[in-house]
Amino acid sequence: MKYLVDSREMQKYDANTISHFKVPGLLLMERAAIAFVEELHRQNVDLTEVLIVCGSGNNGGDGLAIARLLFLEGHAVTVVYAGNKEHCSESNRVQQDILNAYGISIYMDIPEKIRPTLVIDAIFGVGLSRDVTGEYADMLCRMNELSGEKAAVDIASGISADTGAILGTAFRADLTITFAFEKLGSILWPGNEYAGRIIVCDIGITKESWLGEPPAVMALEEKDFSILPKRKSHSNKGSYGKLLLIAGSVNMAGAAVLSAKAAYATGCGLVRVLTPEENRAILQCSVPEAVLTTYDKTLVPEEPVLREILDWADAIVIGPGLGKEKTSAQILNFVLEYGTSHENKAFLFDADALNLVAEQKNTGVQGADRWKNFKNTAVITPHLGEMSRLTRKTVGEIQKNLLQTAADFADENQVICVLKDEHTVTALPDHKRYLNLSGNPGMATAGSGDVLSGLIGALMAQKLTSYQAAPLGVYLHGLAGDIMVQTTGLQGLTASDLITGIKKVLNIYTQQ
Ligand SMILES: NC(=O)C1=CN([C@@H]2O[C@H](COP(=O)(O)OP(=O)(O)OC[C@H]3O[C@@H](n4cnc5c(N)ncnc54)[C@H](O)[C@@H]3O)[C@@H](O)[C@H]2O)[C@@H](O)CC1
Ligand SMILES: Nc1ncnc2c1ncn2[C@@H]1O[C@H](COP(=O)(O)OP(=O)(O)O)[C@@H](O)[C@H]1O
Ligand SMILES: [K+]
Repeated sequence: MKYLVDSREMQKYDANTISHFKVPGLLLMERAAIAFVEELHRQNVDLTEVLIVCGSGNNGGDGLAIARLLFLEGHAVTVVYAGNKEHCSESNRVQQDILNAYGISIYMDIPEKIRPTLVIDAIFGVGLSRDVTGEYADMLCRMNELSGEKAAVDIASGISADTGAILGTAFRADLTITFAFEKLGSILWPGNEYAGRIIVCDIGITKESWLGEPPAVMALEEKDFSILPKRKSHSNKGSYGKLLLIAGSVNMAGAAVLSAKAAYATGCGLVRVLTPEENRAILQCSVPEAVLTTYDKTLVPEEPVLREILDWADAIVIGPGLGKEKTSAQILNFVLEYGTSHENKAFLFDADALNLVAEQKNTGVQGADRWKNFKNTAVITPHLGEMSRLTRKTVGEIQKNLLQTAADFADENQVICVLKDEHTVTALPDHKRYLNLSGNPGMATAGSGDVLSGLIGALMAQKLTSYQAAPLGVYLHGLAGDIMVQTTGLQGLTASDLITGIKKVLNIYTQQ
């Protein structure tokens, strides 16, 4: 598990290290500067002509210390100060004094004819608190236009460490060398487009500095696959869970096929699909392993039939390609009602199930979101459009506040909210949040969400809790894309490839 921090958390952990553990701030700054310079060497950055622009806070202090270390190594370094030298942090003042003592000039503007091989941005770090305007904005624009590689100290100046938003203007880095923990703003869009490659350096601010208050946002890593269900030699199909997939409508059989295949690829013992009769032939040809229960598209299945198949299942996924017909809505309502009194079943709502709930909620239908009353916390997997319908916020608003939107929805609805995007957020109603770091733009292709719902459903059927299955499923789904893209390329990656990818990833990580 990795932890990602926002500005408040990072500043608190800095302060805890200094005040609680008595580590001098200047020592941390020196470690940051040494780590930064060492990383430049490791990355083979061309240090022939370095320009470094420093602000008046501790990010600028880091920059001044970096300038000194590079100067002492014999590199040509031009130091520029952005801001008022007098109104600076204490450590920044000390670093200015050291530079003065070494006779290193500090300029107040970027020299006209400079052609740097490296531009280092140390104007703002996690202390950026408002929009960048005026001289600072001009300086950042000019830095972006200069020749040479661009490296940011801790985070690209102008990017909000909390949301990744561009506050006015921002430095566009090729490389960000960050300290202690990755900053959320360097990962969330659009901040990630300004960060370049991110390297995290240890400077002695560790988990100890949390003083019992860990960061709210986590990211899974390969070692977190240790909880994946393993195959036992003494077992049968009943040992690996039963998944009911309520999916597909007329002309939308593919969603059910992809979801069912993904569930089998994830190791589910038995998958039953409830779908309109028209999909029988295609499903039986495409996924012969699946058991079918079909219904007349104009008639809801009899209540005892619905009850029986729901009773049969360990986990229920409803929504992929479901359509928004009256029958679909009636089946959904039955499932929502059933869920309120069956705590031993796991539920996932996706795609049209979410659109139907949103429609009903927005037209004032009482109990449209009965998942609030489920004893076993339900999972929902909206993409941005579905989330927009559920929350009545615009896609733009949601994108600006991806983490917060998912977290608020999870809290208010007592569901696990998997808000799908480039970096999918999984927000749990116990205030934990995961930001997914696997996956690639090749996955922006029809059907990849259907694969995800089948995958998570299969993990839940195999008795991972919903709290475990949702973030782990998202991570596995992304890695399936990453493993396949190496051979398909970004354009060629399809949802069907993801199913092969799931098998490959599981083959690697469940053998260890
Ligand atoms: N002692 C510590 O706490 C450590 C801090 N470190 C560095 O210090 C950084 C954080 O330092 P600070 O908390 O001093 O904050 P920053 O150096 O990021 O920026 C704060 C300064 O910028 C000003 N400012 C903020 N937004 C502005 C805007 N839009 N326009 C103009 N001025 C603006 C503030 O008034 C303040 O003077 C980290 O990112 C990291 O690089 C590291 O040296 C490690 C140790
Ligand atoms: N640029 C991207 N980078 C990483 N993952 C992506 C990207 N675009 C989409 N995805 C992933 O692909 C899936 C798309 O889901 P969805 O939009 O529901 O697809 P569909 O409705 O076609 O099945 C989500 O899991 C999402 O996180
Ligand atoms: K910076």
